[in-house]
Amino acid sequence: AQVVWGYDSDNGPERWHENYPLAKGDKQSPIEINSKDVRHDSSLSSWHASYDPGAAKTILNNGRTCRVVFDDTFDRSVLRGGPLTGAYRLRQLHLHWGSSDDHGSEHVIDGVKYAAELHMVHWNPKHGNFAGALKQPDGVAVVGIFLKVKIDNIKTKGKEAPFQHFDPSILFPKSRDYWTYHGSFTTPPCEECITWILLREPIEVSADQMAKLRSLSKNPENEPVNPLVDNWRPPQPVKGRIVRASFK
Ligand SMILES: N=Nc1ccc(S(N)(=O)=O)cc1
Ligand SMILES: [Zn+2]
Repeated sequence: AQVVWGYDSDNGPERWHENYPLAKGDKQSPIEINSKDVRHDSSLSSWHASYDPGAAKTILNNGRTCRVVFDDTFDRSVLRGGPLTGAYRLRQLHLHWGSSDDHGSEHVIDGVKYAAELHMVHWNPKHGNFAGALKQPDGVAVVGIFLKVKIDNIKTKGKEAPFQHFDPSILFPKSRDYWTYHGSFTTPPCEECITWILLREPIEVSADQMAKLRSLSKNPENEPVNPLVDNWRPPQPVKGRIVRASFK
């Protein structure tokens, strides 16, 4: 029987290519980014997100990540500008994280691994639907946001925000500075259809918030808890690709 892909030794990133040949492609993600190798491109404009909080639908644990799904049946929550041509529709956001705060992100910046990496996945409606967009080099745009753990985890009095009115742009850091390069899904089938927009400034989360992520289980509720941690793919070969920076 085909072993479903995952992040364990028997079904992890080193073996994905056995069932998903694209995983050994020339434009795979994530990658290591070294500031000395990136090229500032002054022609890169700023990106803009206009998200409708009413588009947020559900949050789910699919055993591999925690995902929030949005209504993408029309141009309701869109990302435009930056390296993109046209408006890309927000479809879902999810995260990758580690078993401890010193690792968990997929992209690695100047040798730094962050505790987690949040991906906001958008697709280009000129390709009809998401499945069609996966087959196009300009089909998908993912905004990657790094998460670092606030050292002093002094808990501030948190307000309970109603979930259904969730505007994901609250997750954006102050700075719009970003790196961009062409790559792939970081999970099988690893299609090479993604324009990556990686925000330079990480956002801060508390130790409690990280603990909540690490408390998710890979297993359904009637099975023993199997902590959902370390759901990240290691960096892949850059193979001569240029990473551009929107900032000097
Ligand atoms: N719909 N499937 C996927 C969407 C985004 C990613 S990622 N991790 O590259 O943003 C992977 C799979
Ligand atoms: Zn992801």
